[in-house]
Amino acid sequence: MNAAPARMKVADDRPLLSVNGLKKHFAMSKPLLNRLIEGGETQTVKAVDGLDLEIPRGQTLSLVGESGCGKSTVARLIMGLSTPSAGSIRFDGADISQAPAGQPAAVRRRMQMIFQDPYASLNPRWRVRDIIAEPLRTYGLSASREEERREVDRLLEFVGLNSKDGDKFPHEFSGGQRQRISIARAISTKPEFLVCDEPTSALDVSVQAQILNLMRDMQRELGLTYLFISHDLAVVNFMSDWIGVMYLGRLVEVSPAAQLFNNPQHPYTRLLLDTIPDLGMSKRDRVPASGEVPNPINPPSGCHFHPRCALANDRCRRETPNLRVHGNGVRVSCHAVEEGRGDLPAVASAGNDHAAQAVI
Ligand SMILES: Nc1ncnc2c1ncn2[C@@H]1O[C@H](COP(=O)(O)OP(=O)(O)OP(=O)(O)O)[C@@H](O)[C@H]1O
Repeated sequence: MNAAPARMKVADDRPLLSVNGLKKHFAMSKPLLNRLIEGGETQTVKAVDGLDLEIPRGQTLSLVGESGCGKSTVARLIMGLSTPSAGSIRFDGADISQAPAGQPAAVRRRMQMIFQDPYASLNPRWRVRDIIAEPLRTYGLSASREEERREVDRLLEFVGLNSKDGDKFPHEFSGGQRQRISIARAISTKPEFLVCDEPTSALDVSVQAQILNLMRDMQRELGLTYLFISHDLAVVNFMSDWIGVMYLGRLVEVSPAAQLFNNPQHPYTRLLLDTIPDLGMSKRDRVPASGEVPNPINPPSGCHFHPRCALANDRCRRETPNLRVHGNGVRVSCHAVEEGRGDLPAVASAGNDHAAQAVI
């Protein structure tokens, strides 16, 4: 696979989606032992803790980061499946952060989601034709049953299936075919924006490539804008124009994709890139940070990444860094980078190799 191709030109240069100061805090009951030691009944998980990002029309922004950093929570907030604790989400200029969750509003028709597990997201008792037609019915998009039938046939063929497949049930298909059905359903309302949460991670590698190619072709043909979520940096490299790196509910780096792979800035981004398979041991030895993701209930002070960071000093332990413009469209939240002490020559020189390794 090659890196993401040039996108088609769009007339409107305002971002389709913009998120400002987005937070989602979950209150959870404390285990008995913690109640006895610390007092209090509840503790807070700051799943998303002040997120700012924009996605230009017709482009893809991917969120990456280790498990539990808040990627899926961001996706759910944007889709209105969960209400933010604070902050705003604007879609095509309109604030949608307080729209009632799960209700079909005009703007919701324009935003759809593709999930990781195509089997769980398809009703096993429904024929594929009804699964794909349901959003058309919800939004009253077909004038008659005949028109609906023609549209479902068209969608099935568009995603690489046969119109006869509409009469079958989900269990009669392979994983890749089921994901094609999910995609047909997602695009049935003619959305402009798709949130894709790990859409290929449950699929075999060969099938993954087919689905990613379909998604990229769809983007070009339909002018779609994507928020893409994946653990797999090779997949992210293939799909993205922009990449946002999350750590414990915050963005630590947002960058054009090629820039991120060739010249990663934040120490955590460099650590993530080092996880790309097949890097030689000599480069692994140069990793500037290590260790596990801390407990999100009690995150480290200052920069959340400081306990794992070779560049951390007192300021990093004390003061939360802000996402600052670093040049070339790159924004980084790191005191060391800001103070010009972020250079680790051995790691920086490994950047080009990372980009090469990430192409699958
Ligand atoms: N409904 C909830 N109640 C309490 N905590 C939650 C809830 N949903 C998510 N969390 C917590 O919020 C944090 C972020 O979770 P989230 O699923 O968004 O992370 P993620 O980056 O998508 O992880 P993964 O890659 O494993 O899906 C985690 O600590 C998770 O346990």
